[in-house]
Amino acid sequence: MFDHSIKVPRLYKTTAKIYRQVKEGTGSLKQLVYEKKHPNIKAIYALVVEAIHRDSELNKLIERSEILKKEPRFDPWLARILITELLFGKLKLPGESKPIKTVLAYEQIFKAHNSDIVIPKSSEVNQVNKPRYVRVNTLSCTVNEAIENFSEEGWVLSKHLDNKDYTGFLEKIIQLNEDEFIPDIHIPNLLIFPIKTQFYRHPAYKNGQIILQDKASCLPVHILAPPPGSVVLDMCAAPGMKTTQVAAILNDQGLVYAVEKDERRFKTLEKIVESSKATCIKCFNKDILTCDNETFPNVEYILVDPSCSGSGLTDRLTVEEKQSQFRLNKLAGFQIKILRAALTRYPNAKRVVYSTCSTYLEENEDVVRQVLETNLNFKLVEAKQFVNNAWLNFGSEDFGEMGKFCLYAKPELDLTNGFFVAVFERVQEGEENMFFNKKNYNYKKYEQDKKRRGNFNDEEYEQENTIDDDPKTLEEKPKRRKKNKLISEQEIPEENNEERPKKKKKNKSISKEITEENNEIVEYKKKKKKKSKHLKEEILEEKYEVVEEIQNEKQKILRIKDNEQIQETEEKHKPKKKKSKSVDVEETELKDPEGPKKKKHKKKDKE
Ligand SMILES: C[S@@+](CC[C@H](N)C(=O)[O-])C[C@H]1O[C@@H](n2cnc3c(N)ncnc32)[C@H](O)[C@@H]1O
Repeated sequence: MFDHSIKVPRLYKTTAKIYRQVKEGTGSLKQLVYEKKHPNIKAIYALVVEAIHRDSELNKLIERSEILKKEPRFDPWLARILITELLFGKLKLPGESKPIKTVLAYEQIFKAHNSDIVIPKSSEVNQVNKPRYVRVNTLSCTVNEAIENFSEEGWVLSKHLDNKDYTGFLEKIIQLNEDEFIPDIHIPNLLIFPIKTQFYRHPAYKNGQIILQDKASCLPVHILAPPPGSVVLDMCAAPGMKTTQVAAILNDQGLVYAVEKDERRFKTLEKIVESSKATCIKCFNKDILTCDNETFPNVEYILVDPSCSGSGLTDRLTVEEKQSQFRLNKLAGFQIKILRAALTRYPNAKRVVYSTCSTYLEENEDVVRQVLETNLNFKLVEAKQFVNNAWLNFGSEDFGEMGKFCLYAKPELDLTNGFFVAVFERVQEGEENMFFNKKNYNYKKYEQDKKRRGNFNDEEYEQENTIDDDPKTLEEKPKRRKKNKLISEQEIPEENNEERPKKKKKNKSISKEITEENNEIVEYKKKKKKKSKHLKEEILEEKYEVVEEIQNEKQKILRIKDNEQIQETEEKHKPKKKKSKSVDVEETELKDPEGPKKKKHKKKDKE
């Protein structure tokens, strides 16, 4: 029996109402959530966004479970919100109200039905339905030219005129039609396309006119904002996404020192710089910690985008295991050292931007705190002023005022990778670093939390911080270094992630290819037993899945060919009969496994 006096929590009632109005087009999410000043704005916003994202999964769940047929008086909007919370949100529902008990009663049914529908909660697997971000390489073509070209291909330009209305803008992105694209309101050369749009075969991508770069990864350079003619130092440059963005902002006027320590990644950097057509970039295969003003004179703007845990990356192929405190301390030690070098070794530096694709305070606010504590020459400035003062996520309140100055991009709200950005500027006469010598913030809570978390051990912390503060020691321990390979060091430019390996061996017979690929797969599967979780192996896994798929296709083609031969033989006995139409079709498929070509102006690569 239900106790009807128990009400469903207000949060869900309000969210369901807003969700209905948004879906029925009677109000914008921003107006509804923000202007009516609901308490718990963030939770409502996140839940509505998640429900909108999960539209098709929710439809299937509701249809298969028949919950609304069996419970005809159940408000369908509330049902959808509660199911979203239970399956993709908090994974639980509070209280004893009738709607909540009803949804809970169906939990097992949903789970039974959803194994082929439901993917885990987005924030848990770091996979968010991100739109496709396309940065126009303005050294190759103007934004207007790019927009014209896309329009000619059938894409419809959408616009959002109010640059301060960030939430309204996010809502527009979520609701982009499949043929629509929209310019970003923060990054001037960034265009946004619907989720899963792919461009890796697009001529503009191939000829370097567009670069596939996540919006969050564009923020640091946008905020660094060096004017044309400046001297810029990119301390950790490979693969070069931000280096080439700097060159574009400079309009190729000035000088960019792009420094990369890793030899292999340095080669990638050189390639990407070359394809960008920038001439103002000079690449150096060096350890930035061995460099200073003599190595790179007159540097005015510095980008510090060091190796990090990469916990904010949404394109990770697996759920990353929780980082150990030990490893985070080690990374933080290195990050502090590199940021300190930026703030102390270049006397002409005016602005320094520190960024990571990590969501851990240890690599973000706490690095900023430790560096600021001891620096009299630089101050932290508010990052939000560089994004039209229209932003949603900032640093942790555990760091007091300091946290508010920093900026986060959060996958579930900003629809980007997770990113952190802090901006430093040289103090002018009469100014001071307000956070010098532990002033103006209290991070005791953070320290307490840190100690409470898992495997924290003070001794280990001390030891690791002193040894690994110097990254040279990492090199002296090759085995451990390999084990702890930093994910973001393996960052592959996004465009490469898209490319699926496909082999072209025109002159070999198909069956020979199959045998070779079979051997590769058998070899690989042997290795796979070792269950390594490293990214490279995961990429290999994808590759071999694709190879297996191709192989299946080829076997199909062989079967078809066999059939053709049989048919041909049969046809010999039926003179004058026309060649079978299906053979023509299959021959086309053989030439072009993607099937017939689309119209010239509708060349949209979609997954
Ligand atoms: C997060 S990635 C940089 C991504 C790059 N900024 C981009 O947008 O494409 C960090 C890079 O710093 C490099 N690195 C690490 N330590 C370094 C050092 N001491 N000197 C120079 N580069 C270093 C790593 O090899 C890695 O390529």
